Amino acid sequence: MMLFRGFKSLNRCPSNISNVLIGNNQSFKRFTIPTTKTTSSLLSFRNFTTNNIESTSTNNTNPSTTTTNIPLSASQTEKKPTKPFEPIKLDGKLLSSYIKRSIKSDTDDFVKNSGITPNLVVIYVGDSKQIESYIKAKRKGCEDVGIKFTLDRFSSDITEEQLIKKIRYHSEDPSVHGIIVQLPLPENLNRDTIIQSIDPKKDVDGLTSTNLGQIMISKRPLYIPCTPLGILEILKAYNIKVEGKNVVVLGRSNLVGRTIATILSQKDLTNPSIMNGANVTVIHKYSKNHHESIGQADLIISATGVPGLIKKENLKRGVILIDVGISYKEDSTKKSGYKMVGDIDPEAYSRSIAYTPVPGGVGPLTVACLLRNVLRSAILQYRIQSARISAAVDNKFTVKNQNENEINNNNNNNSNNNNNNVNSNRDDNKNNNADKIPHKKNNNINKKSRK
Ligand SMILES: Nc1nc2c(c(=O)[nH]1)N[C@@H](CN(C=O)c1ccc(C(=O)N[C@@H](CCC(=O)O)C(=O)O)cc1)CN2
Repeated sequence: MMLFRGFKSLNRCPSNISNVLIGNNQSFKRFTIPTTKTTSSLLSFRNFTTNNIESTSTNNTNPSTTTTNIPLSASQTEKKPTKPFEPIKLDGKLLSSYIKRSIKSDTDDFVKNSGITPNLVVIYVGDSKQIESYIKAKRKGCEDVGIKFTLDRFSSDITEEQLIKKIRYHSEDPSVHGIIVQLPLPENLNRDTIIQSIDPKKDVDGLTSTNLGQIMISKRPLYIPCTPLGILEILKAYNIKVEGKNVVVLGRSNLVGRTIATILSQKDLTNPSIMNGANVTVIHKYSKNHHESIGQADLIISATGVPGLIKKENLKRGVILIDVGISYKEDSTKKSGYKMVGDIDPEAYSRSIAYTPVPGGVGPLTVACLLRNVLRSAILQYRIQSARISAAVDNKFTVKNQNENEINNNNNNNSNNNNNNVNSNRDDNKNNNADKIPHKKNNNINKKSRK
């Protein structure tokens, strides 16, 4: 079962694309995130202090950076024009295109070697333009990387039982590798009951209790939910370390808030190069004194869907802003008549050292991470299938050896009764294998792995 050991997407998650982005020089030639001189130093979050911003800011009022006891020459005293500090845009769109490139290459290899095309089934209930735009983004992502996309759509009058039956059907279908229930669901349907009916092995949104439960106990689940995974990708790509930092998470959904808060406060679940161990505060609608926590935050992750919730005035200078909120505002200048906005007022960016925009921030990474999870699932299921075949073949050999021994014994004993039974077992095994071996390549794999 060595075949897919080398897959980046499966073995290192979040992807090693981000290693490439910040990694060795050769790799930079292939994937270059537009880093300015400021970027490389600023992104060392560990060393960053408020002074970094103030010393480069035109509004510098910090006396420690302007006074000196040493007499200066005229040229030295001449005020150098200082550029206003520009926060860094954490470019999720660009990063997702790198990640998708890597997924495409891995998917191509997988299809070539296995003859299987990964297949994602999206369960969609209802009729909402906004939700359809998410689905469109996922369909496009699948097309870009060579993953099959299947939409199973239902009207809002479907019952929970009917939906669960459908999901169970897809869970049992070997040609389906990933199943997601597009959220939000209509209010009459219980989201958790429905999601629980997905086979955890195909739960590429990582929302079943099996997968989320692993995160709770600091274990790596089969699938990490896509938006938290996307956030980890950003942190990793831009070398943002959170150990010991004050992280404020707004929102406590399984989809984003609770999950990212759990991950960042724990010891690393995904890759030793991301340092977790943050001091995480989760804020929700019943929280009190949240202004205080927000004002002390080094990193804010906002996932509330309340447009413009985070304002400039509340923020510490040098904060990093990750915006997961999606809302729509009317905008007559847009062809669609509306524009997408996040939880963070764009005016707040000027207080930050780095921020994710909306659109073009976390959203595209949610899709890229979903694609990676689907490929991961296809590879996992292929491995399970191959292991079963391998075990069946091994079993057949064992039976054959037993059989031969028994024939010898029986010949010695002049008895044929047991021999007939064993022969019938052998025939059963042969038929099983004929059903399960999907193509010639698998036979080769199995022979190799037996050696
Ligand atoms: N079952 C799930 N439902 C939902 C999830 C999820 O991860 N699983 N997340 C969100 C919505 N979502 C995916 O479903 C999603 C959000 C945003 C984007 C995206 O690409 N946004 C782009 C803009 C796209 C556009 O212009 O319309 C961006 O932010 O730049 C994709 C998917 C809730 N539901």
